[in-house]
Order: sequence, then C-alpha cells, then structure tokens
Amino acid sequence: MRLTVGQVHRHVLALASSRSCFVLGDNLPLRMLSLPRAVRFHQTAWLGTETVQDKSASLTLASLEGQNKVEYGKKEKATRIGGPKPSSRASALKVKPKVSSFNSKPTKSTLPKSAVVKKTLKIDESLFSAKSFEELGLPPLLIDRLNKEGLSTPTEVQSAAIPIISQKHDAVIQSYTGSGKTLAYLLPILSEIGPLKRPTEQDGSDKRSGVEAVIVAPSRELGMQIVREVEKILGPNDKRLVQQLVGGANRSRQEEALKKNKPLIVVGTPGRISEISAGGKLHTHGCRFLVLDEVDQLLSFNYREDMHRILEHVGRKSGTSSRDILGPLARRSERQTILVSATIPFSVIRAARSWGHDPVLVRAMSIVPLDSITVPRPVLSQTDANPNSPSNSVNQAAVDSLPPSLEHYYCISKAQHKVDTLRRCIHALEAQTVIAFMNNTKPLKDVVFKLEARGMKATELHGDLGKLARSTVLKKFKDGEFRVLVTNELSARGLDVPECDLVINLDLPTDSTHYAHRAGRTGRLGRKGTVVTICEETETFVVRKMRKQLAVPIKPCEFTEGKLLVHNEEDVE
Ligand SMILES: Nc1ncnc2c1ncn2[C@@H]1O[C@H](COP(=O)(O)OP(=O)(O)OP(=O)(O)O)[C@@H](O)[C@H]1O
Repeated sequence: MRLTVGQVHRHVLALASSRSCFVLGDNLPLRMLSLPRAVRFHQTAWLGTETVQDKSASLTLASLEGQNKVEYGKKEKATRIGGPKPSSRASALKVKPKVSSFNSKPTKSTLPKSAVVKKTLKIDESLFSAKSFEELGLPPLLIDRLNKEGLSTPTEVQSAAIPIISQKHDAVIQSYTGSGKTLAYLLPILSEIGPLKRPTEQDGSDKRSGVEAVIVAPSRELGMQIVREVEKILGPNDKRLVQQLVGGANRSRQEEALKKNKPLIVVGTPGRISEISAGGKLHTHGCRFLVLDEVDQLLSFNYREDMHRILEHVGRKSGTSSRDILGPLARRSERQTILVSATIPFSVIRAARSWGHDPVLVRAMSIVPLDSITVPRPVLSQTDANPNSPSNSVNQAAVDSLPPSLEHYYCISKAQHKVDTLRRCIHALEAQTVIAFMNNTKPLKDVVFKLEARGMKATELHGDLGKLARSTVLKKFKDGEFRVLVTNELSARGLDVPECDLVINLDLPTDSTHYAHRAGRTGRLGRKGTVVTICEETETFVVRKMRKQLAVPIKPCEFTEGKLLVHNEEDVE
C-alpha cells in the first residue's frame, strides 16, 4: 500500500491527537512517540509541500540565536526547508512557532581566523518542567545545594524520572541528548544516600558504610564528567564520597582511595570496575543503585564480560540466603537498576525486563510499564510502500534522541578539500566551539595540523592519548582555548560542552544512531546547534538514507564567500 502525503498527514495528526503511542522501527528499536515528537514528525512529513517563502538570507550561528537567516542557492527550485522548528513544548501547546526572518543581508564573519570567543548560548526554557524541585519531593539540603549551583528548575525528563526512582522503581530513562538525564538519576540517588539525603527515622542506627551506588559509563570522559556532576552537588566538603574508577588511570591509587575515603558512590568504566571488584578491593554486594549510563553501548558485545560481572555482583548478596531460596525476583529487588540513554533499542527493553522488578520506561512527560511494550514493528514513512520492509522503516530510537533545536546540513567536498570546507563552514556560521568527528586517528592528526597551519586553534582527542592528556585537552577546549576539537567516536556519547555550537562530520558516521549521538554534542539543553556533514559526492546516498531514518531535514548546502548557501533538494523524502 502506498500512502499519499495527505494520508500520511492525517495519520500523523491522528498520532498527535492521542497523547502518546508506540511506533517501532527497524533494527528492533523502540519508539514511543509522545505528542511533541508527533507534531515534529508531522512537520517533517510536510517538508516537501511547504510553500516557498523568502530565498535570500544568510545563516550564521550568531544569527540563529534570535532568528534563522538562510540563503538559498539561486538555481534551486526552492522548497523552503529552513527556519527554526518550534520547541517541543511549543508544539505540544500548539504555540505558533516564531517566524524566521529571511530577508536580512548575508553577513561575513568579521572575526580574525584564530580568534576564540567564548560565548554563552541561550537555553531553551520550554525544556524545563512546570514543577519545582520541591514539588518532586527532593530533600531541603539537596535543593539548597542545587540552588547554590544555579539549578532552580528541573527539566522535563528530571521531573518525570525523579518521583519514579524515588518510588523505588527500576527504570529505563530515555530522552534526547542534552536534556539533563544525568541529574534525572543522580538527584533521586542523592536523596537517599549521603549527607544531603532525606532524613529518616533510622538515621541514628544506620550502620551502612560500603558503596551504595555504582554508576557505569562507557568512556573515561563520560565517567569523569559524571563524577564532576556528583562532586558539584555534594560540595567541596563531601566530594570524597564519590570515587572515579575509570580505565587508563593508576589502578592502585584508585584502590587506595577506595580504602581511605570509603566512598558511597563509585563511577567508572566497565573494565576497571569489574577488574577492581574481581581483585576483592571493591565490595558492591550491599549496593542499592546500579546505573548504566549509555546503556545501549554498555550492552554491546565489547563490554559483555565486564558487564556480566557487574550485573551479577552489584547489589547481590553473596552466599546462600533466604533470598536465593525465594528465587530470582527476590534477588532482583535487592538493588534498583536504572538504565539510561538517548537511544533505547528494543534489546534494552528486553534486558531491563529480565533484570528489573516492575520496570518502567521514563521519558519526558510519559511513563509506561515495560511489560506493556510489545515487539517492535516497522513504521510507515512518507514514501513507504511496504510496511514490512525494514529498509523503509524509520530508525525511531535515533529519531527520539535528536534535540528539536538542531539544524542539519550536508555539503559535498572532495576528500582532499575537506579541511578547507571545514574552515569555510566554521567562518560562514561564525561557530566558536566546534567538534569535528572522524573515524580514524591518523587522519585526525593531519586535520589538526592543517587547521593550525591555517591559523585556526585546533586540538585532538582520541583513545591513543593518555588519560591526563585527554582530560587536559577537554578542559582547554571547554575553557575556550581551542576553537575546534577534532575527535572520533570516543567523544560521541555523553560529552557535555554546553557552548558547542557546531558539530561537523568529516567522516560519515556508521549509522543513524551514531549520527544522532554525534549530533547531540551540540544543541545542549535546548540551545541552538548546527550539524554539518561534509561528504564526497559518492557518499550522499548514505546521508539521504540517514535523513530518511531520522526523519529530519538534512539540507544540502555549500559555503561560498563566507556564507552558507542552502540548496533545495527535489527528492526530499
Ligand atoms: N535542571 C537543570 N537546570 C539547568 N541545567 C541543567 C539542569 N539539568 C541538567 N542541566 C545541564 O544540562 C546539560 C546537559 O545535561 P546532561 O549531560 O545530563 O544531558 P544528557 O541528557 O545526559 O545528554 P547525553 O544524552 O548527551 O548524555 C549539562 O550541562 C547539565 O549540567
């Protein structure tokens, strides 16, 4: 059956009018389409039929702050594909989106090539919940600390997750990149353990002294970032209560610190946690919380042995006990398991069901029991003729992970000219904090060398660097000492550089999930962000395929005379 655009429109409106519904895409990902996303998909579905507005204006990241200015190529048959999407909240409330200005004059970057200007990007307020931290039942001491750190309002996903975790549910938290998932699980944990916790009657008699929460992350950088987030909330006097156990760092020093500081929370990478645990230096049997951040990556083949050990030991009492006799369900309830990612494929749902006790799926503004989620089926896309064809179904897990505030483009360039295209792109968009992704380490160094040679401050981040070098590079980049960070997949997940205003794919990501995580390094917390994929002519079909899977407009463009020219593509799907 082939659907006409009108039918797709009606279908999507029907989806949008129910508060939420499940739509499941290929590679068995899970999709729960809540209202704002349904409206967004609706916009995407209509992309090809929108009326032409104005065609002459330029786009810079600076201009994206208040308005989008897009210049369209002269030769195009002009279908309007630019302009800001309404924020999710605006969509949900059917607030009219801000109309873009398309008639401003093109602007050239006036910045010297090497300038690094640290600027603050505006946060999208619609991402925040109508509820306060008090209403979510967080203890007063914790709220005080949050306020001291300038955190006064929870985001939507925090508002949904905090009460659920506080009610001791096992949970899968899914929400798009940069929406505040880290605090969504940290705050309910810190309400239960440590110096900021909710006062209880047993406080005086509480003899618990071992590790009470284990947080696992796939990379050192993400692990360290989570540690810093916990330290920030605990404050300087209590920050020793969290201990990092990441690979690449001195293991004996970590073991000594465990012994000396007796942390309540450990955060680490799977290999190091399981290594130290196997060596008998980390005791987690009495642990109350196990968090797997970027769970879909942690459950991949690479980590299976270490993850197996962690899942078997954390929060599981050793030796025979009455619980063992009671069977697996009783054993499960000894710890609370929280699984987190922007991309939750169905395999994670399946795993969560087998480990969890009445687990629920938590997304911003929606909570559903995992048992109600059925095996995914492909969903019809606008041009889908065969509902059972996986190639025509949308990769909904990746769709869900993309912040609505992003603009996506692709630009064709010969391999040998990619660095020049990258420079022109940065100048045209006046981007100040840029993350450029590549697939291999060696060419990555060449790119840094060429950028530096042309006066653009650039640095590299990849697995060949030692732990110290990696954290120094990252700190300098976050502090604005470098304008461009050239990196690989290592930085694609979890890395939070709020000022990042541009993500570049110098090599194509392997699939739409990888595209989504890379893209999510910009547009953090609803800020404006742009993603540009620089590819060769022969690779454009891959971009088109990802565009279809992600259901977002990835617009063809070029950079000439210091400005961005957006072309219309006749075959926008
Ligand atoms: N309630 C809040 N108020 C203000 N800022 C917040 C709040 N919650 C989180 N943030 C900030 O938002 C940024 C993004 O948060 P976080 O890294 O947790 O996002 P995420 O959803 O885990 O992203 P990713 O999927 O990429 O890992 C961080 O800089 C964090 O400090």
